[in-house]
This record gives sequence, C-alpha cells and structure tokens, in this order.
Amino acid sequence: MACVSACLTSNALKEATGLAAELCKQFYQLGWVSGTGGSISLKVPDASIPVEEQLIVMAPSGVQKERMLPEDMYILDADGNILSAPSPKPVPHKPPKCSECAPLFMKAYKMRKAGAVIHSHGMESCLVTMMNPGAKEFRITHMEMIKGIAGHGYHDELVVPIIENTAREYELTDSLAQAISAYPKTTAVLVRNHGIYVWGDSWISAKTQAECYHYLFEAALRLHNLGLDPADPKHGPLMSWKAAATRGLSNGIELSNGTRERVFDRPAKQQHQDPLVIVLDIEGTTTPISFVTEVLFPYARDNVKIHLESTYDSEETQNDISLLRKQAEKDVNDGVVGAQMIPSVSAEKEQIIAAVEANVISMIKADRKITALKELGRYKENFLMMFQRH
Ligand SMILES: CSCCC(=O)C(=O)COP(=O)(O)O
Ligand SMILES: [Zn+2]
Repeated sequence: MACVSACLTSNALKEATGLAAELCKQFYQLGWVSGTGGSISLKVPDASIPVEEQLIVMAPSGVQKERMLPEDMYILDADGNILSAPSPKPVPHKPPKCSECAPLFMKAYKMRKAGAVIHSHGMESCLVTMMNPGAKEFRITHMEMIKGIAGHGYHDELVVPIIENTAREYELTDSLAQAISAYPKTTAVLVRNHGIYVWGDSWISAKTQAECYHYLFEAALRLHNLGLDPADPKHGPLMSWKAAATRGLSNGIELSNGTRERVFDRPAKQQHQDPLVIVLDIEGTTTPISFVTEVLFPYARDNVKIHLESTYDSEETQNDISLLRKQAEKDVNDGVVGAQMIPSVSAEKEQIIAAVEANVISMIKADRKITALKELGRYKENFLMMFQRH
C-alpha cells in the first residue's frame, strides 16, 4: 500500500467522496436511505490498481444520509481498516462512527470483488420479504427489467436469497456471507423485514441493479395483490401452498429445531388450524349479483385448463376428474347439450384435460349446480369460489 498517503489526497478520492454524498441524496429521494437507515460504500476507481486493493469510501453511521458532504465520508483500506474519519460536528450531532454495514460491505468486496455496495431500506425491498414469511428466496421471471441484473436474461428466473433480520446490522454478517456462497449468481441479498444489500463491479452497476431490483420487487408485490404469481412465466394465478408443494416449488417453513415443514406435511387436523383461504359470501353482499356471471365465470372458463395442467398429478385433481367423468357419462346418456365423454385414466393427459375443460365450460354456460363442478372449485385458491354459486 505504498500509494496510501498519495491516494488519500488524490483527485480520484475527492471525486469518490463527492459521488458517495451525491448518491446518498439521490437514494434518499428514492426512499432507500430515509430515517438514517441504509448506506453506501464504493471503491476509489484507479485503473493502475487491482479492484481488490483499491481504497474504500463509506458513509457514516446513524446520520441523515441526504445531508452528507464529501468530507463526512470515511476512507478505509482494502481490508476495511479506517484510514481517515470525518471531523466531529457540534451538538446535537453525535460523534462520528463508521457505518454499521461495514462488515457486510466488506463481505461483498472480498467475496465478490465488488466495486460498490448499496444497502437500501426501500419499502418494496422490505415488503417483498413478508409475502411469504417462510420463504428463503424471492423469485420472479419473464419481466424485462430482469435483464438489468448481471448475468440474467428476460426468460431467466431471478432468485434472490432472503436472510433473517437481527437486532444489530453487523450481526447479519455471517448469514450474508453464507448467502453469497450459496448463491454464486446473486448480486443481492434481501434481509427480512429490513431491506437489501446490492453490489456491482462499479458504482454504476450497483446503482442500476439496485433500481432494477426495486422495480421488480414493486412488480412482484402488485402481481401478488392481483393474485398473480411473479415466478410463473405466464404470471398466472398464485397456486395454493398445497399445489406448490406438489410441484416442489414451496420451501415450506423453517421450524425452531432447524427442520423444514410444508403446510401439507402437517396432520390434517393441524392444517385446518391455519387458515389458507377465507371464503366470503360474495353474491349481492361484497359484490353485485352480476359479479359471478360477469367476472368469476369468465375467469373460471379461462383458467380451468391451466389449473388442471398444473395440478394434474395431485390426488385432489384426480378425484375431481373422476367425479366429472361420472357426471359427463350420465349427461351424455341423458342427452345433455354440450356434454362429452371424458376418456378413462389410461388415456393421454392432454385428451383428458381437453374433455374435462369442454364439459366444465358447457356446465358453466348452462349455470349447472352440480356436485362435480362445485368440487372442482371448492377450497382451491386458483379457483376460489368460482363455481360456488348457490
Ligand atoms: C433506522 S436505521 C437502523 C439501522 C440500519 O438498519 C441501517 O442500515 C443503518 O446503517 P448505518 O450505516 O447508519 O449504521
Ligand atoms: Zn439497514
């Protein structure tokens, strides 16, 4: 580190401290560092030094980040030792202290050769970790902004690990390091009920990726509110936990003894203690009478196929198909218009689904109140209440 004293007075360092202060202001406007939360750190770019050896600029702790000036920044060597601290300010300011995020920033620098790291408290990065309190990952796919995340294309699934929050920021260091090791492709780690750490090989890359992550989290929250699945390439209806588990997509809940449990693994009695679905009497109460025919029935018609395809192998759907098969046979014999035989279980899946779909559509059209149709809609979030017209 022969260059340290020269580097501490270099133009590059002045520019880097000025940039850190400017970015703090911008991030405050975005809601990423309000209430003194969140932070930023960046390397002092120097083409003659490998990134692992470059000096580090870091924001101070517990301060109004939007009011930072270049001289308020800490300067650290490449190993995280403080080389220069800001001067104390008069009361009511507290004595200066380096960001509590320092050990976490150092993990991104050391493990990923990052050029900059951003810690955001942006609301969307916090809320997205609450959508499923047991999830260890955030997932989204088929969104243009995924292309803004290093190493990802539009069709890729973006997976961001989620670590659990701790009382103090620095206590997150080990779990952040574990997540970085376990997810070699990731450029971010979410902290539950807290925010996100994002890094890039330069401050530009860290900033643009942080913008894309926040956009994608906002999109996921909105999709979720619409009952749509951000991790489904078609962004179709959210599956029930049971269906997700059947397809191996649910991470389940981590228990205090370290094992994992999925809702459908629990004894039937216990499953019923945890409400997965709340069924409302909607017709003429929470919605106009026409809601069923104008909204629910068209939705059911459009989604019956995707529901059958995604849950086809489950016992529940096989039972539903079996009931509908018997009903269809009776209807054909009775000469019901639109009824058609559903091939036996040994037939091709596609043929069976096509016949079930055709029968369901004609049953909905005729507004038939039959058990087989109600069973298909009962207790399924995908199909919630669609056929429950009494
Ligand atoms: C209300 S902020 C709580 C502490 C925190 O999460 C944080 O990110 C602040 O970090 P700092 O750089 O100010 O130590
Ligand atoms: Zn924080």
